[in-house]
Amino acid sequence: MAAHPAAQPRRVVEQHRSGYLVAGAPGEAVAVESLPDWLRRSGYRKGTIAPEDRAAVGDWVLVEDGKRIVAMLPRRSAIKRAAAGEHYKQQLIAANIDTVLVVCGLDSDFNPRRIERYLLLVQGGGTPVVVLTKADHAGADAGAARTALGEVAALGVAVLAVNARDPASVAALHPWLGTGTTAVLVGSSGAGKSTLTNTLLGIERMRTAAVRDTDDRGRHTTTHRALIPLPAGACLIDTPGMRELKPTGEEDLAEGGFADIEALAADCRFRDCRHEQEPGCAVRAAIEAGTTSPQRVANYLKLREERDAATARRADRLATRDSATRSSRPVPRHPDGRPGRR
Ligand SMILES: Nc1nc2c(ncn2[C@@H]2O[C@H](COP(=O)(O)OP(=O)(O)OP(=O)(O)O)[C@@H](O)[C@H]2O)c(=O)[nH]1
Ligand SMILES: [Zn+2]
Repeated sequence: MAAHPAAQPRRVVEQHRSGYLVAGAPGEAVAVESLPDWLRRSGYRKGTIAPEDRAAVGDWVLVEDGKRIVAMLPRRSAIKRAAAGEHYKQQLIAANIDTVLVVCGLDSDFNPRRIERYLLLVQGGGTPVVVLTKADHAGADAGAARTALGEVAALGVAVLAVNARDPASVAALHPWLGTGTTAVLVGSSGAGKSTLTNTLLGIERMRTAAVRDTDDRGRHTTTHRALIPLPAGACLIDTPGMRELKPTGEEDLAEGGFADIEALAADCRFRDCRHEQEPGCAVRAAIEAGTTSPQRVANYLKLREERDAATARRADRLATRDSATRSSRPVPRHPDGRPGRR
């Protein structure tokens, strides 16, 4: 900030191909451009801006003359994913998030394995809270769902059952949506994310909807803002990228909701135990003792494989990039796929 005394801090509320919309206050949205690399002042990551280093929704940036981003401020947290495509590439979906609401319905769509997957992929993006919607549905069994998520809950992740259409019920989320906090919603299609958003927005959203019906298209776009201030005080980020998360290869299974299984695995006789047929496997012993569910372990192994594949893709990409710029320097690949881990 000292390097740009004339610039103002602004928050990115929407990202486009050509630039950004930023806000200095709730409801504000000003179109700004990002400085091309060659125009940036020295010291600002000159010429080395990786896609994941560009500003994303939720980032704080410095804006000069009210129209140009001249710097990005350090972020507290981020949700990333691997982009689809031939080459490994990371995409930053949202930044500076405090709460991740992992939404899943208490209907036939209820799936603890999918919840575990989301918990792993949003890691590093803030405090996760599992929100089970449709608690009002006939046949919804919040107790059974909580039992199914017992291992997740035991790790300290809050699990709430709500009727997403009922403001009184949704108020249970308020402790995670205080003034100054930022939340994101993840969950499969039909889980109730839009319903939850509408209920959290309450009267304000209804007013917007009314405007949208009678007004020109210019105002219409306000309803698509990716970062929305909520009456409860928090900002809610809802971007399409959030709907399809893919491992970046940097996920840590212990940090991402599998600390219990990783702790068990530490007691296996073989350090590289695959928890299949090996003797002295502590994970299988826990399954046999009934203290760990076999489905959860299977999901852990599946996600670990997916993570490792992404790690390998990432290492290949870095090696290619490296040999393109310098003489080839081998990129160390860990047997486990994770640098710094056994
Ligand atoms: N009764 C009841 N219905 C709900 C609840 N939550 C969501 N629904 C209904 O479930 C359907 C899907 O909800 P949406 O909010 O559209 O789901 P979504 O997660 O936004 O889905 P996508 O936009 O496809 O990602 C809608 O018909 C909602 O009215 C709930 O807690 N109770
Ligand atoms: Zn084992």
